Amino acid sequence: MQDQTLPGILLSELRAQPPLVHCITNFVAMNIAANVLLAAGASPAMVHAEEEAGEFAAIAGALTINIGTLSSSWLRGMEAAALAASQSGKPWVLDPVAHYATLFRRAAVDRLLELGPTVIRGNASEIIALAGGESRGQGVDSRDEVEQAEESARLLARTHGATVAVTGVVDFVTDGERTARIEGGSPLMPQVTALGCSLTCLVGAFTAIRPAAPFEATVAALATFAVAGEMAASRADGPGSFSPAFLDALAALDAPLLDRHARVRSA
Ligand SMILES: Nc1ncnc2c1ncn2[C@@H]1O[C@H](COP(=O)(O)OP(=O)(O)O)[C@@H](O)[C@H]1O
Ligand SMILES: Cc1ncsc1CCOP(=O)(O)O
Ligand SMILES: [Mg+2]
Repeated sequence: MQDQTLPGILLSELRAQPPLVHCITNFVAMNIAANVLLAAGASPAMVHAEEEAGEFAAIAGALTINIGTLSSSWLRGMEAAALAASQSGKPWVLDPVAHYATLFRRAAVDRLLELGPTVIRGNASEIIALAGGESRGQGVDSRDEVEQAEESARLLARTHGATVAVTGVVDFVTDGERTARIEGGSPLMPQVTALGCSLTCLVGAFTAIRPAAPFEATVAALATFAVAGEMAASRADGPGSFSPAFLDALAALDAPLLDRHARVRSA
């Protein structure tokens, strides 16, 4: 029998003790991200009002913040939640959706970065721009390759003391020193909206399981997504049928399946 690997161990622990994950995500992602977390075995709560986001962050196992459909009031809720998470020692994950597109988004992300995210997860164009590089991103979609974002990811990780995940054909994760590449998934994934946002929420769920090991937790979340994506693609005819097949594959995934199919290369 094959030895259990960390992704499998973390998935088992998540299923045994479902973490409460506080997600401040966008209008597009709310439904699919909540379903992704439920299928994986976590307990999602989409709570963004500025009146309660700080209070809620303090009781959740982890927080995720995504600026996809931002407003001033939501930003105040995000800042209160990030502050509460930091003060209560909870991990939090930042998804800087299309932050390069407008001044408002750029300023919002600058403020959120000052609050010390535990993990930053974005596509290649977002990570390149976040490190000050020239990105070719178009709205929420990446037009750059993961390989082009690797140095930016390392720089960001070192500057902010965070784990940084760049997703795409082959995902890349770094904490500034260690790196990992995760293969798998499907070209159908970027054709379904808000799957990246959902992955950010799943990273939150895994960091709640291992708050002291965000690099390992992030790799486990990405490996889980990659294996479920590959399984779903083998059954789907296109993006429409991929979506439900992905939720089914995620729910059917267990530690032995994950250990057998995950393709993680560490360096
Ligand atoms: N061409 C691809 N082949 C395989 N997996 C992909 C591909 N493009 C994206 N993914 C996967 O889709 C998920 C979302 O990533 P991505 O599309 O980069 O995020 P975003 O939706 O934020 O732009 C990740 O799990 C990533 O590995
Ligand atoms: C289409 C869209 N518009 C604003 S947020 C959003 C969803 C983006 O989702 P993802 O980053 O996962 O592709
Ligand atoms: Mg995205």
